[in-house]
Amino acid sequence: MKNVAIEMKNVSRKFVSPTGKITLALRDFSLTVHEGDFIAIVGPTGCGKSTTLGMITGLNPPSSGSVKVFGKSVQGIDPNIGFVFQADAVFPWKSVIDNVAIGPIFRGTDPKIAHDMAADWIRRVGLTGFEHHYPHQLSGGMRKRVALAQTFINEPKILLMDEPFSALDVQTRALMQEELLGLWSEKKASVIFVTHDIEEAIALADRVIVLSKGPGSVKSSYEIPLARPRDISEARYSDEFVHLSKQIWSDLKDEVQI
Ligand SMILES: Nc1ncnc2c1ncn2[C@@H]1O[C@H](COP(=O)(O)OP(=O)(O)OP(=O)(O)O)[C@@H](O)[C@H]1O
Repeated sequence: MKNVAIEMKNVSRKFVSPTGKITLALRDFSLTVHEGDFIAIVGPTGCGKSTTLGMITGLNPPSSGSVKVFGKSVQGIDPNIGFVFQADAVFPWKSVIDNVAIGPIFRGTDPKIAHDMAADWIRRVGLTGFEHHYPHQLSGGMRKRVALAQTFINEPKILLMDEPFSALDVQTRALMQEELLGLWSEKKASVIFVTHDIEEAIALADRVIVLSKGPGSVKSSYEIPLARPRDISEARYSDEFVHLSKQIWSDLKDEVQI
């Protein structure tokens, strides 16, 4: 049995606005993620998906319930956790290689070694030749590759991804999904991937969690039995994939109806 990486038990999260308005973002939310699991979370807008990730990072403590990472209550930022968000988190004034090397340098690695490590990760994400370009000289997909290299170089044990590919065009997005699975399969971090796209969730994950509309709680959970390593472009057209998409959409559509 694999070890538990993330455990959220009966978590609720309330926000109070400056005018005193109370929003209950999550209610009685429980989730267990084992080492090496790839979990996708889908749910209607405002149901608490980003709030969930924020609680795992320690940026956003729960109002009640418990959040544990590798068996310990979350207290502050954990260096085992990497993030990739929708917006590019690259530094515009730094070159690609300096952006990718920043994590190891920050942790005290000799800059020469950090740059060698960065060059290797730049090769792995297919950006060799662009080491000395700046982010504004790259396409959206290339910037996302820089963000992946910048995250994977730190070898996070947990990877939290909040709609990381949603700003990309359909083709680049499909390529990035394949690349993410390739990178993930080497080290098998535990991943929580938030998306609005049901097909993206099924294509990537071992398990897809559907959240109810806010205050969010787990509405349903689907094991994804597609084989690994996964050829997403093939798997998308299988009967199994289409059947799962229909089931998950039928759950989700009740939550998004206005
Ligand atoms: N800092 C905050 N202060 C007040 N309310 C907040 C705060 N952060 C989130 N909320 C509220 O909590 C609820 C959940 O927000 P959250 O961003 O987690 O949803 P989400 O599912 O990620 O949404 P989306 O899919 O639109 O990104 C929303 O009603 C939001 O307005």
